[in-house]
Amino acid sequence: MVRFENVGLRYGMGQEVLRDLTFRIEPQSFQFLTGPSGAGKTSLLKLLFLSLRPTRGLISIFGRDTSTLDGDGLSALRRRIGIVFQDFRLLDHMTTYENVSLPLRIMGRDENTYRAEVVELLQWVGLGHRMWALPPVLSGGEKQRAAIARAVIARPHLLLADEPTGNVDPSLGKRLLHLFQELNRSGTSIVIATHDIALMDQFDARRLVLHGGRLHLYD
Ligand SMILES: Nc1ncnc2c1ncn2[C@@H]1O[C@H](COP(=O)(O)OP(=O)(O)OP(=O)(O)O)[C@@H](O)[C@H]1O
Repeated sequence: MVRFENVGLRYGMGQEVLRDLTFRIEPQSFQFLTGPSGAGKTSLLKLLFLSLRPTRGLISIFGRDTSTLDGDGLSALRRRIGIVFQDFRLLDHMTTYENVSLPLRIMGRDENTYRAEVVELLQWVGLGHRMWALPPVLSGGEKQRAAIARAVIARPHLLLADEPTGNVDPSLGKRLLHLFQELNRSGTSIVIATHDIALMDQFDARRLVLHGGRLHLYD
């Protein structure tokens, strides 16, 4: 589903921050991506989301060599990927409900077909009472839950999450992990970048560990 072959990434003229990455992400798999601060976790997620191009090597996603794709091709692949950014990236002029509905609207679905689904998910992540609030008045943890709900609402083929439990208490972190596991059981491949050892210890999943620009795999 995702294949990296000898991928390298450098920013500008600097040293390579990612070196010789060769690995696969299988359909319906679950993996944690971890490593010290600055090891390149966010950079790797950006390569997976196709918002950064590698400096060298091959990246194939959903069977397509990404180096050959034009803008429309990249957008089409991206629509099959859900992402939770570390800084959330909610749209400030839209309510929580509208932010979470956005992927379904972009897919052209009629609101009557998804309203109940969005409300149910918002209630499940504990945002039922914040549905009509705008992001600027949400707390960090509320924004994070809204960003997670938006990333999972369209049941993407691949879900990428950058520190998705960084702003929530441990019991909510556990619930969110269950949400990711449920999504995984229904067919989504999951990559969660995290420093949170307690979170990783709750679930025996594959670990991708970045260190010194290189990736070590623990299956
Ligand atoms: N836009 C950029 N321009 C130049 N260097 C960058 C850029 N983004 C990241 N870097 C550098 O690339 C390296 C990897 O950064 P990255 O944010 O991917 O690490 P990380 O593992 O996600 O860190 P953290 O856990 O602290 O979020 C760091 O040395 C960082 O300074």
